[in-house]
Amino acid sequence: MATVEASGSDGKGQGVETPVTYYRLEEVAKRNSLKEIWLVIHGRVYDITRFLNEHPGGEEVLLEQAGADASESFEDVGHSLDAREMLKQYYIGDVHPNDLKPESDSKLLVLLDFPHRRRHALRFPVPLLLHIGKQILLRRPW
Ligand code: HEM
Repeated sequence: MATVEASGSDGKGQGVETPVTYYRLEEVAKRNSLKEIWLVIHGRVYDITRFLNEHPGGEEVLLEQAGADASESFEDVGHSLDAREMLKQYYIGDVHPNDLKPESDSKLLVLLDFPHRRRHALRFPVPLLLHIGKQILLRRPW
């Protein structure tokens, strides 16, 4: 049974409070049959029971992800913006903060961190190459 444990804001700074329902992953995992099917995409919980027959990609792929985190497979397919808009119709709440896995965001963090990593990757070899070059020049026999 889901419980309303916290509230969020509408993000417009107008202080309109929207209740958020949090679900534990073990609760989501139970909804894995044709009778009731939930899945998680990017920390949000969707009840897609009534969408099963309408999914353009077929119901089989959804059943494979039933009760689980489908973020990766959802992204792998490269769903359109329309498909992302459709998600809203099936949204029922968020994954409970205690069940959020940091690694689910790790791909994004790596992407965001890319320029930083690239700077470091370049910084190391340049002085090293200069040093090696200097050593070679100093030891040249001519
Ligand atoms: C509630 C979640 C989902 C929604 C609202 C949704 C919606 C859609 C829509 C609208 C399309 C048509 C193509 C597009 O507009 O991108 C589509 C295609 C497809 N979807 Fe989903 N989808 C969902 C979840 C998933 C998941 C979890 C998978 C897992 C693999 C999946 C696999 C596919 C596949 C294989 C296609 C066919 C792609 C193609 O023919 O090119 N979908 N989906």
